[in-house]
Amino acid sequence: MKSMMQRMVVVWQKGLNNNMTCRSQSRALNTLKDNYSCQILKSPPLASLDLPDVWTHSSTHYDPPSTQNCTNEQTAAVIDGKSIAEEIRLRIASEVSRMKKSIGQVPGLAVILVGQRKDSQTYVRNKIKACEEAGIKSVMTELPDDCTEDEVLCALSSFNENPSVHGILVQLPLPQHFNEEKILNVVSLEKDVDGFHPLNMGNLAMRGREPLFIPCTPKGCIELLFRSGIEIMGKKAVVIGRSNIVGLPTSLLLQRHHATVSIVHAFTKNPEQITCEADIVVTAVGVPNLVRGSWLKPGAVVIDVGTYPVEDPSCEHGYRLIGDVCYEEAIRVVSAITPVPGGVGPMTIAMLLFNTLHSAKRAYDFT
Ligand SMILES: Nc1nc2c(c(=O)[nH]1)N[C@@H](CN(C=O)c1ccc(C(=O)N[C@@H](CCC(=O)O)C(=O)O)cc1)CN2
Repeated sequence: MKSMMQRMVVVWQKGLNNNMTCRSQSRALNTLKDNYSCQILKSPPLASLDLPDVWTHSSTHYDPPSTQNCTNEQTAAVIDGKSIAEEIRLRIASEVSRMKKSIGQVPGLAVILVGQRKDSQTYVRNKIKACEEAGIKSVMTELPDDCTEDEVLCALSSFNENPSVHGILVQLPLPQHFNEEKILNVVSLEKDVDGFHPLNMGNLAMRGREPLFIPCTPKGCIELLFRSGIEIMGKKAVVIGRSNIVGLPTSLLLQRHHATVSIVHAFTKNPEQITCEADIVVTAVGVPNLVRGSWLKPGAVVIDVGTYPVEDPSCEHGYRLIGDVCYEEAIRVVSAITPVPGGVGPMTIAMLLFNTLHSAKRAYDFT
């Protein structure tokens, strides 16, 4: 696993020395977000975003490249995902309490954890604690590394049939011998709070379709942009990484929000040149400090999903997390950035609670 990561770093670094041309083309277009200010989330439902592709003169208007220079000062606002997530979780808790008072039911989340990965154990523990704090009931099935696929499928079927379970998730990654596709296909579409079922993902990809759930981390990224007052429509966005969990659905979601999206991955030639044209950069590869200050357009917005543990005896647990972005360089170039930790991570859990509440509301027809 580690040597694979090292190989990836080498592949990624190949592009570092290429020359680049920074260009910007941005359009300030109004979004629908103000209409949704009384909802838990500020981002609107996808169906309300569907617009016909009508090309007009202004669509083809060219803005000259930005002349803004880099300074040695911090220019970036830090997007505080931890406090935004806390605010969302409080609103979810109050909705759960309203639901309980009104119909005597609360949302239920079921988690399946296979194996002994320390990071997965931490994430699952945090998810269950967050459920507790919001008044959401949670159940967990823990299975050993060497369990069979049938055991996982059996746990899934029982949660699929349990009416008090409204959300089901299988913590990823699964141990190598599992067929992840086969397992995720079995999660009931109506309880797929991770949004990883191929039908939910397919509906996210298709115009005019509404997935029942949007994957938590991508949804968290969009919510951070909305709550920070950052326009998506008409912007150039670059998503670095194309994983099924983050990169791919984030690129689809940004597209649904009318950004012009490029995807940069390990085989992309000149990733720096492509990235430095972006108004919005979302990076999710887990390669520490991949994105240098020189990759970023002055004034861009950076959402750093990467988390990579590095040894640090001065930290409480002996390690600290660093992101995909070279933070010290980026804060001197960009207009806003998420920190690691405390940026996107806490939003992933807040969105999971949101999806679980949403699922329970749908199941009980509770508005
Ligand atoms: N079934 C799923 N598996 C995985 C998902 C997912 O959404 N569904 N995403 C990631 C892991 N993940 C949730 O499962 C997750 C990652 C990070 C955080 C988080 O809060 N990070 C904190 C730091 C926490 C720490 O100190 O370790 C932060 O960035 O501030 C929450 C959830 C892969 N698997």
